[in-house]
Amino acid sequence: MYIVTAKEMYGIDHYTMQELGVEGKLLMENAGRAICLKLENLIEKTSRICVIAGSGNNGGDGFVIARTLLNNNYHVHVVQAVPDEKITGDALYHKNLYKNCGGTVTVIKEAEIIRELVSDADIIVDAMVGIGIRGKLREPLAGIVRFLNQTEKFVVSIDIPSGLPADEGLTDFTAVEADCTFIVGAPKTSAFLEHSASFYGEWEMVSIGFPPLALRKYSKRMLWNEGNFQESMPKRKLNSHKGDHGRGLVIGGSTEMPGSIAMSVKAALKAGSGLITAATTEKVIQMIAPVSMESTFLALSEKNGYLANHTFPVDSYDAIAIGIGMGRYEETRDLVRYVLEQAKCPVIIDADGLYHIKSDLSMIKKRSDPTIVTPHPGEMAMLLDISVPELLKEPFRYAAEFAGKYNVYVVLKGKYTIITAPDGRQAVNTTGNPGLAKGGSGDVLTGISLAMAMQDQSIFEALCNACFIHGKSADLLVANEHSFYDLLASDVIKGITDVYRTFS
Ligand SMILES: NC(=O)C1=CN([C@@H]2O[C@H](COP(=O)(O)OP(=O)(O)OC[C@H]3O[C@@H](n4cnc5c(N)ncnc54)[C@H](O)[C@@H]3O)[C@@H](O)[C@H]2O)[C@@H](O)CC1
Ligand SMILES: Nc1ncnc2c1ncn2[C@@H]1O[C@H](COP(=O)(O)OP(=O)(O)O)[C@@H](O)[C@H]1O
Ligand SMILES: [K+]
Repeated sequence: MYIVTAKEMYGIDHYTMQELGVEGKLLMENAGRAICLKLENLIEKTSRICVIAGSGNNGGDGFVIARTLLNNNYHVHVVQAVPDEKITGDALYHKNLYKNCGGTVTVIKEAEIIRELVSDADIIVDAMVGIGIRGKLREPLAGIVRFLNQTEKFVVSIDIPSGLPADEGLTDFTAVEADCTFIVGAPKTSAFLEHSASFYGEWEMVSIGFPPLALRKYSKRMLWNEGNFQESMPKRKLNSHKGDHGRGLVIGGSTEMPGSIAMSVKAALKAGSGLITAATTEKVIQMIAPVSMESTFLALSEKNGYLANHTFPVDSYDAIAIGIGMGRYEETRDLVRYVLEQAKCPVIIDADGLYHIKSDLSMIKKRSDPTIVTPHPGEMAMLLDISVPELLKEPFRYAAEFAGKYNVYVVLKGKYTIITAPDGRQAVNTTGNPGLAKGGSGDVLTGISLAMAMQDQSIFEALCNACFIHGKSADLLVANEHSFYDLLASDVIKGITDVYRTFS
C-alpha cells in the first residue's frame, strides 16, 4: 500500500484522468460507492445519517455517499456548510444526482445551527474538506469541527478528518477527531505522524480505480504489511547449512551494560542467523557467556570497563552490528571508525555507536558497502542537531535528507517506524505496541536487523522485515499471554518463533 502527500495524490488523480481517460465524476462515484459498502457494515438499517458537505471534491464524495445511502433506503440528510455557488464541477454534478433522487439539503452559514441539525442523527459523515485544505480551517467549518469534537455522536471522516493537513510540517490546526476515517485511494502521510495520526481514529483505505503504475510513478513511500513480509522473506532450502544463513558480528557492551549485547546476539540467532560472534570486553564475555550459549566470543581491549581501540580482522563476516551498550567513551570512537573503514559488508550502527559517528559523519559517507543507522527520535535529533519536536514535525523529510546526504539506510524508530533507503524510498512499519517502550527493545531490533541483512533479500527489504518481525512479535505476545506493562525485550526474542510460525 502506497503512502502519499497531497501533491502526489493530485498527480495520481491527474494521471488517471488525463493519461488513462477515467473521468473525475467516475472516480468520485467509485469513492462514494466504495465507502458506502464499508459504511453499511458499521451502521444499522434504521440509523439516521447526516452528511456535512463542503465545497470541493471532498463534499462531492459526500453527495455520492448521501445518494447511495438514500437509494438503499437509509434516512439521510445533507448539511451543506458552504453557499450554493461554491459547489461546482463534479461535486455539483453529484449534488444534482442526489437531489434528483429526492435528497434534501440544508445550506448553513453559521456553525451554531449545526447542533440543531444533527440533533437526531446517529452518524455524522464529515465530507467538509479533504486534501485540498489550505491553512487553518475558516468559519463556519472551524465552528462545526469544534462542535463535532465535543459531541458523543459517531463521526466518520471521508478521506481525511476535515482540517487535518495531508502532509507533514504543520502542527497548528483545527481538525475533526474522527471515530473512523475511510481514506480514498492511498493513505496520506499525516496518518503516520505522532501529532496527527490519532485524528483519523480507526482507518481503512478504499480503492477507487487508481492503477498501480500511477501510484508507483508518484509515490516512493509505502506501508509495509504482512503481504510485503510474506512476499519478500526468503524461504529456507531444506539442504541449507549454517554458512548459508549468515555469519554476523555484534560489537558492543561494557561492564555497565552487559545485557544489551547479549540480547542483540540472542535476537540475531533467533531471527535466523547461521553464526553470531559477540565482540566485547573479557569481563562482559564472562558475564554473558552463560546466557549466550549459541554464540562465539571475541575479546577486545578495554579501558575502565569500556571497549578501547583495537584492530582485528573484520573481513570474514557477512554483516556487523556495532554500538549496543558500548558507552560514549572517547577511546571507543576509534574502534567504531576502524570497523567502519575496514568492514566490507553491511554495518548497522545503533545506540552509543550513533554518538560516536556524530563528530565525523564522513565515516559513514565514505563507505562503499551498505551502512544502516537505527536511531530513536532522540538519537536522530542529535545526529541532525535539531530538537525532537522539530524532527517529529517532518520525520519523513529529515530521514530522507539524512539518508541521501550520507548514503545510509535510516531506521527511524517509533510508534510508526520509518525505514529510508539512500535513494529516497521509504516504508512505514506499524507493527508494535507500547509494550516495546522499554529498555532493551532497540537491542532486540538491532539483532533481528543483523539477521535479516544476511538473508537473501535487499537491505531495504531486510530492514522493513526486521521492523515487521520485531513489532509483530510484541503484538502477538500482547494479544495472547502478555500485557503492555509486563512485556520484556527478552519476551520479544522468544516471540519471534510465533511470527515465523504464523506468517512464513
Ligand atoms: N478525481 C477527484 O476529483 C477525486 C477527488 N476525491 C476527493 O476530493 C478531495 C480533494 O478535493 P479538492 O481538491 O476539491 O479539495 P477539498 O474538497 O479537500 O477542499 C477544497 C475546498 O475546501 C475549501 N478550503 C480549503 N482550505 C480551507 C480552509 N482553510 N477553510 C475552509 N475551507 C477551505 C476550498 O475553498 C475548496 O473549495 C479528496 O480529499 C477526496 O475526498 C476523491 O473522490 C478521489 C477522486
Ligand atoms: N509505543 C510504541 N509502539 C510501537 N513500537 C514502539 C513503541 N515504543 C517503542 N517502540 C519500538 O521499540 C523499539 C525501542 O527502541 P529504542 O528506543 O532504541 O529502545 P532501547 O534503546 O531502550 O532498547 C523501537 O523499535 C520502537 O519502534
Ligand atoms: K473530510
